[in-house]
Amino acid sequence: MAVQFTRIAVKIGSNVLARKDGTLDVTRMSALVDQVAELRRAGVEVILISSGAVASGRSEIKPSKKLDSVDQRQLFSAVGQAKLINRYYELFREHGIPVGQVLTTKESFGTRRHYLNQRNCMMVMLENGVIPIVNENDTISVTELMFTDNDELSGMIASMMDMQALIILSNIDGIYDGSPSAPGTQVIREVEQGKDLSDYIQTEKSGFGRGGMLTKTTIARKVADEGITVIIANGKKDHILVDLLQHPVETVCTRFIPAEGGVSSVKKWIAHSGGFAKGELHLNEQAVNVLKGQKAVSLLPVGVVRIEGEFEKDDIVKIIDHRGRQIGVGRIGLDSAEARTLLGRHGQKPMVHYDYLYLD
Ligand SMILES: Nc1ncnc2c1ncn2[C@@H]1O[C@H](COP(=O)(O)OP(=O)(O)O)[C@@H](O)[C@H]1O
Ligand SMILES: N[C@@H](CCC(=O)OP(=O)(O)O)C(=O)O
Repeated sequence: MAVQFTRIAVKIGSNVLARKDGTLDVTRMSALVDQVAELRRAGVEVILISSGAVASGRSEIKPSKKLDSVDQRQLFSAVGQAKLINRYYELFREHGIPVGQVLTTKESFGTRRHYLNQRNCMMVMLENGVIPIVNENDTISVTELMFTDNDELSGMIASMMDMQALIILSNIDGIYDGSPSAPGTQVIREVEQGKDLSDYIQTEKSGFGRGGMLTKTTIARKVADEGITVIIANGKKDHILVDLLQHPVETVCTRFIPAEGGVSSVKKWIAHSGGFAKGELHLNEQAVNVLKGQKAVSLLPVGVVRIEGEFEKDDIVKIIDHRGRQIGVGRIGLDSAEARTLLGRHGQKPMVHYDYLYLD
């Protein structure tokens, strides 16, 4: 079988795996596993990011008293994740393919050391023919430190593992150019770089999902800007995964065109680290214009007018423009005390070196 990619991350959304009544759709799961196995036989390396823990636990447990949303998530996911991974294990075993569970939290992407540790774990799994099945560790993730949803997690994994493509499977054929249920609306087949889709996205979410189409779009854009093709497609359609790779033109989906050239691995990490920023660098207009220009430049103290927060050398900081909007993130080359002494000064070493600067 001739396929378009040989290294892919596949995100399977809650809605793909849950039936209308919230129970786990094992038939759908089995069909997806068969396709992943087929791709593996064709030489494609696959990482799965699978939701469905909460959905599958919900149908197993009837709590004796009313639980708040955190308790519910912790209880259902603890039970549901065990059930989910057990199903995957059994289904892949029929194909002779070993799988491994990777449960992670947003904090585990916070430092470069943790990030590389996770990366190494999945590298060694792939090298040994094991398919990583990743999910958020919902039992210990608390609200403020959670991924927006598994779309965000899948973007971070695809980026961290240098995948060629991220396929986000949901319960819809792609992004529609209006409300998906309105007559005459169509799936947007290709999204070029820089195209704004916010007018098309409705805030409604499907039954069991967490983030909705807006997070999918934001993540897809960011990941495509790193040189990775992102595809949003309908995981409930038979043979969808194989079709996407074998018949990319004919198969209905939304495809985000990747930036050419890609970016370095450190930059990819920085790009997804905004949530861990310890401080802010506020720039003057001239510095903003220089950074946004065609040439790759480092951020010098002369363009920084104000510093917020306390940080150490090598921490992540937000880059804020002269209008107060965040325009990127970077890894700072000095601590906040030293940085404050250099504010606005000419002829100093960069605060953020170009290699560690990521602009939105
Ligand atoms: N323009 C749009 N095109 C497609 N889907 C949209 C659009 N706007 C909102 N949606 C909604 O986004 C839902 C998919 O997101 P989500 O509920 O998070 O799914 P998942 O659980 O697969 O991540 C769709 O079922 C649809 O209701
Ligand atoms: N970690 C959760 C997934 C929650 C979630 O964000 O799901 P999705 O809407 O599919 O992105 C679970 O397994 O239930």
